[in-house]
Amino acid sequence: MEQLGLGKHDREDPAPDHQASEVGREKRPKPEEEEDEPEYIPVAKRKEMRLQQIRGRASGAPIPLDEPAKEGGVQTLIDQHAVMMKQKEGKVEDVQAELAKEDDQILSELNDKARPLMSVAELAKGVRYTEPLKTSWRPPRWVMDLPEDAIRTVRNKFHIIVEGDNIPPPISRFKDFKLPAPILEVLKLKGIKQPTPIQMQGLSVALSGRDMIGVAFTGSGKTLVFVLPMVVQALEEERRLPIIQGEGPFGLILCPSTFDITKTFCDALAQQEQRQGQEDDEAHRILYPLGTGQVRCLLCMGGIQMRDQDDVLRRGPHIVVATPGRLIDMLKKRRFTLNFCKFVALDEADRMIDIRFEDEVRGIFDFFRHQRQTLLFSATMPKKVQEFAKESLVCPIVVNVGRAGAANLDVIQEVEYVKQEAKMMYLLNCLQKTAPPVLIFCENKSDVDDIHEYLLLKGVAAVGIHGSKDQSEREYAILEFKQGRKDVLVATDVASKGLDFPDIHHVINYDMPKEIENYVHRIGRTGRCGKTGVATTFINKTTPESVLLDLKYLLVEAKQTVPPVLRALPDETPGGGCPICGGLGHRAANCPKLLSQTLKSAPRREAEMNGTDY
Ligand SMILES: Nc1ncnc2c1ncn2[C@@H]1O[C@H](COP(=O)(O)OP(=O)(O)OP(=O)(O)O)[C@@H](O)[C@H]1O
Repeated sequence: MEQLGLGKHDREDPAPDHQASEVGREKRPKPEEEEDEPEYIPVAKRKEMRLQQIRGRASGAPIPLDEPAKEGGVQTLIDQHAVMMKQKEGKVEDVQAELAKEDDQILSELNDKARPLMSVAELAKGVRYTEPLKTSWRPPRWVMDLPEDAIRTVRNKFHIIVEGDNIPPPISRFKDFKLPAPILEVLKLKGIKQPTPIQMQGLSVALSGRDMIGVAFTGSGKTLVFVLPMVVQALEEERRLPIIQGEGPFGLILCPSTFDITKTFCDALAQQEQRQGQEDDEAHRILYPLGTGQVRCLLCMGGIQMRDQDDVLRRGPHIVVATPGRLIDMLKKRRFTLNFCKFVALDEADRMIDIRFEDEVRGIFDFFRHQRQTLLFSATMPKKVQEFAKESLVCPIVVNVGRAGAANLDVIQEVEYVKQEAKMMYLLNCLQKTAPPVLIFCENKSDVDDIHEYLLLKGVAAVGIHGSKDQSEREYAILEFKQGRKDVLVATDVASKGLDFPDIHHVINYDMPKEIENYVHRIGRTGRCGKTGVATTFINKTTPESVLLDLKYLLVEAKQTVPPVLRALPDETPGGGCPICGGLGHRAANCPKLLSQTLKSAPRREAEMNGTDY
């Protein structure tokens, strides 16, 4: 394998501090002159206090906002004592049950606040759809005739877990999904021969018209599970009654990175149509007297010139692939409507529908006029968030391949303790691990700039993206990296969201993200569809202990090497994982995601109450 071309003089080797045993616990002695001043409460401590308040609310105990936090995982000393006694008596299950109850309380409080995926009108009128939408698709007869045992064997073999009523069987060959020939050709051209487990089960569920929650690890092929049924159903609709100006879309995908693949399938169908037209295929015209058989696809995202897509807008798009913000903007301007939209797919759905339930996503559902088939996908959708999502769907089927939030097993995860000041130089060593392309993630924009500059100085072909770069800089960087002219892309999470980079060999986390879900999504940029990738994560004493615990248990679950610094952390796995973010190292009451949401929404709630802008 080709290595990055770094000169010998560049290979400084600041040894990472493997010896460090304490993570983030260093205390500065208090200078004497400060003694009479009011005690400074560090941000971490303040956050902890805030969490305790949330916990207090969840357990029903009214705690004033300025009351200091109580230590430990229970509310009062009496409770604490009771738990300790039970532990002493060996009633660990009781303690676990109590903690699980606490998780449930917090979650139900959150779910009460969240609004389901329905329009205001539907909610106001109490509209509840009870029957799934009908499609003409059926599994082949021989598949339908398979005994339950045979179906169960297939699911077991591929670790597919399903929940719901009347679940269609999994299908293990693309040709048995009765897909149009041009679609099968595209799959073949892309080297996609056999469906992955999520595709085997998910495609038959989605093609049958059923609402679905699909959870499978990053890179497992979820995209085709919503793109193929959407294209096929749009084609069928078009052939029955063509979409004309002012109509459409038929389907909506909230995930802009899937535009290219969706368009590839649409173009393949259009080309076949053209061929058939040229051959003056009489039989074809008799079969489909009305439809053109063309499926048009529109991309709506920031920075995209709608002028370039005028033709599609004028003729009516069948499928819109969008980011929520830009979509709302287009809907408000009435460039198109969702009056005919029957199909909606949300990728990374948990981020859109849980406590983070962004106003924009909720707003989109207000534009629907009819029942639609809803497909929700994610690599990280904890069980309890799935429960909430299910309430918004019609007789949904949940398809799980592996634990929600689990890391992709094709990624070799390496975690290294590197002192803050040594990180930049140590990057060069890390870049030697694999051939390019390499993706470096940072939490801060300034780090992106610093690393970018440093790598350029060291002769590494690197580009950088973050939220403060303008559109043309961003586009240039992405294109250079995608086309292989640059070896390294340095990015923040936000800037890289929704971008699809095939064949990344190595993901480097310059810092550990605050939420373990982000970590799972970041490292999931490599190791895609069966190929092995490497992920290196830098940690040090600035990394919060709670996320280190999540990381530790994630590594254990994925059978990866756990470095000594993580092994030294307390060994008390809290059971099935946090119901809010899926992290294995903490419970709901200590969830960093819950904390960041609470802190984020506090000013908004205050602004709403005061009637001021947020
Ligand atoms: N059945 C298949 N066989 C081989 N390759 C496939 C198959 N299905 C998809 N792929 C390829 O695998 C890669 C990952 O697929 P995809 O983007 O759908 O994963 P994903 O589960 O959506 O990941 P993420 O959660 O990160 O978005 C893509 O490059 C895709 O072309």
